[in-house]
Amino acid sequence: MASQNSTLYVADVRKAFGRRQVLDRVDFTLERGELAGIVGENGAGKTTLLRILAGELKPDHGWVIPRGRLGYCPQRTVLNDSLTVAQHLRYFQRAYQLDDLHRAHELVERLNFTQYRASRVKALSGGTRQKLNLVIALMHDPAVVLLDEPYQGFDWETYLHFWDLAGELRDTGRSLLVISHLSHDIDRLDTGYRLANGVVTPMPAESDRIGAHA
Ligand SMILES: Nc1ncnc2c1ncn2[C@@H]1O[C@H](COP(=O)(O)OP(=O)(O)OP(=O)(O)O)[C@@H](O)[C@H]1O
Repeated sequence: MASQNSTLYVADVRKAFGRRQVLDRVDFTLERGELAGIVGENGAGKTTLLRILAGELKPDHGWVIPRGRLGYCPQRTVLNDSLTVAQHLRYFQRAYQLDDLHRAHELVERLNFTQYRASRVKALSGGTRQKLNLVIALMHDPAVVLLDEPYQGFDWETYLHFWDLAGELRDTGRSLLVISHLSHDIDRLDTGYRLANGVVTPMPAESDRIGAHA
């Protein structure tokens, strides 16, 4: 059952696509100030699970109970090619009903793409699009952050900035769930889970951590 401190309670979540039972019985909780991650092979169901947690996809069965605002960074960027970075920020300012864009601009600086504020999305590189996708997930300071391979296309330095940022959010009491298929991300997490055969299980000891493809 959800503890006083839990910000996301997930119980007995199941999802099938046709005859393929992608999620069989998924249970876990995310605590306040926890940086958790889920790894799994391609096709294991990680994105399906995150879409359900974000409320984008309905499970066949089960409960997902978030406490506080959600931030969701989907694997595929949901951006409008003909709008600029600044226009996206203003659009989401209204959607999130934010008084100002202070936090958004701070994140843009942090991820080092201030110079693209006036650029249209269609002119951005994949990595810069992904940076914008991440800013949109974080600019309203959500209590629970769901991130689906959020650093795809990032160069190494930006990848490290991402993990610094994730650690800071955790240290200020936010809860984060990061989907990854990189086994070397596991050591950056407070809690690592593996999704396999439709079930989420805590990661075994370091010596047994094999199978997730780097
Ligand atoms: N909308 C859908 N309709 C039918 N099948 C789907 C749908 N979405 C996902 N699937 C199937 O569910 C399974 C899990 O897909 P999912 O994208 O969740 O895996 P994943 O672990 O995120 O994979 P990857 O690491 O490649 O991103 C796959 O077999 C996929 O083909």
